[in-house]
Amino acid sequence: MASVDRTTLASGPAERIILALDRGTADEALALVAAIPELCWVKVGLELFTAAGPGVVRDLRQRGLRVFLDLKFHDIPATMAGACRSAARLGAELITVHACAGSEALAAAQAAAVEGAASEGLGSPTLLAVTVLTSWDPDRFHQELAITTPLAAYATELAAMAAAAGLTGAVCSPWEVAGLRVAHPQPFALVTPGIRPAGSAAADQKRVMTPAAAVAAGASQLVIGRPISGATDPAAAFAACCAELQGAPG
Ligand SMILES: O=c1ccn([C@@H]2O[C@H](COP(=O)(O)O)[C@@H](O)[C@H]2O)c(=O)[nH]1
Repeated sequence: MASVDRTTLASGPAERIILALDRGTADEALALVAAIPELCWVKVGLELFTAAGPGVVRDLRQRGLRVFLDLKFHDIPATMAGACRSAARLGAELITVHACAGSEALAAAQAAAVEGAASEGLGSPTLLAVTVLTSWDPDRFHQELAITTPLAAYATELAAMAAAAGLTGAVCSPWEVAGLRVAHPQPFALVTPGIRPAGSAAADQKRVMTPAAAVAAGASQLVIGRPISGATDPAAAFAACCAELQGAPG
């Protein structure tokens, strides 16, 4: 196990970057985090959690990392509540739920997460309401989902509903973050995936921005995966993202 005190190493820009560990095995994920000692936050998503199970969250926490559990729960209220209670008991500090599940489910999830964390003597996690996935191209979003509300307005409505249900954060693309920040000042968390340093491939992401531009627009934290994890030198790629954020406001 890496004997690195990440709480003293990680400060400023490093705390704003959440590395997406989209890996097939726990060993691969742990090797990646070991290569980046300044790393503070990691995101465990569907791929890694399905392959490795909850033990990987405990392993990452044992290494001093803060965990964003991004399983994007979307179900009936009782199931959402149970899932969020379990996620909070694991020690995840950020947990995603789909805003589309509705206010009753979001409120139940929020209450259960607080209760689950308290039962383990942990601080309450922040539930993040996923608004509109960053992989949606606006035209396809309207055509395929038959939603006529402009995408940004739709995201605004979902975030407002989540906030009214008691959530204190949302996931949105960097394109919507400035508008959402007006409606939801700090400390409301606005976490943005769809981050692409200049010159990196967008791949399946459609609504993207550079790290500096996303923070300038109002993002509190950035999720970055492939531009770092797929780099020849992930530590250097992480350091370059941190350098880009040096001196950023907020
Ligand atoms: O709207 C969303 C919500 C979540 N994600 C997740 O973020 C990372 C992004 O990875 P990249 O490699 O930087 O594209 C990934 O784990 C997604 O599941 C998102 O992209 N968009």
